Amino acid sequence: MLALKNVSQFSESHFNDDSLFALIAEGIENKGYTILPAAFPETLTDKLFIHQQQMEADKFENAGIGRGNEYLKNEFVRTDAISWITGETDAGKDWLNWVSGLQSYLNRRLFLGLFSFESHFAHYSPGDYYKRHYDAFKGESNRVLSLIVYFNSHWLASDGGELVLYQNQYDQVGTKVVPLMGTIVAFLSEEFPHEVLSANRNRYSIAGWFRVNTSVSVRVDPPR
Ligand SMILES: O=C(O)CCC(=O)C(=O)O
Ligand SMILES: [Fe+2]
Repeated sequence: MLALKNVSQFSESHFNDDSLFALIAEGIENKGYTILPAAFPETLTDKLFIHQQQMEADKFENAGIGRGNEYLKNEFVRTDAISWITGETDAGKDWLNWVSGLQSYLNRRLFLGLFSFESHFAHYSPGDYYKRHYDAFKGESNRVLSLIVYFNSHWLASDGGELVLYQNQYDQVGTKVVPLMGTIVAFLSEEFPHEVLSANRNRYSIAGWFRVNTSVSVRVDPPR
């Protein structure tokens, strides 16, 4: 991480939360997505990394597509293991606090009407993948913004495991994101198909989604 910070203009020392939130907002406003290497606050990165490493294997459940009644294990689409973040742990609380700051900022700046947030730790073992998909479908979901942070130090190009973010349904090339420690990715959930390529080492991350409140969809949700 130190080596990376030396070559990055986004090291934590250069901005506080608000300037980081501003960068995220700017990308979303201009392009619909933002990719910021080594941007996530360092103390929080360390805390979440340590927490994820310490979680016992039995806290993980096999990842499924959808939740509740729709909860299905589908190895054809994804093979990672996930653990939902409930805010019961210190690290989880700190993460949700940071997210809540981002949520207020985005609602103030972009009037996105973000209402709630759900997220999970994800662990892709060597060979795991998540095939090309959308996080939300137009008119079918209230997920509006996807947010991902990575916790992998010293990731090499030869390790694979990139997130590939496609511009639209026709894009077959995409933009590859290396899942390096502290990298933040956010994108409009309905706009960008994406996939996770298989890696040859363990790959750790948090993925989360902001939702709008569909029960009051006739008015703009108040910022929280
Ligand atoms: O881990 C990533 O890079 C993306 C994960 C993802 O697309 C998802 O969980 O929906
Ligand atoms: Fe996704």
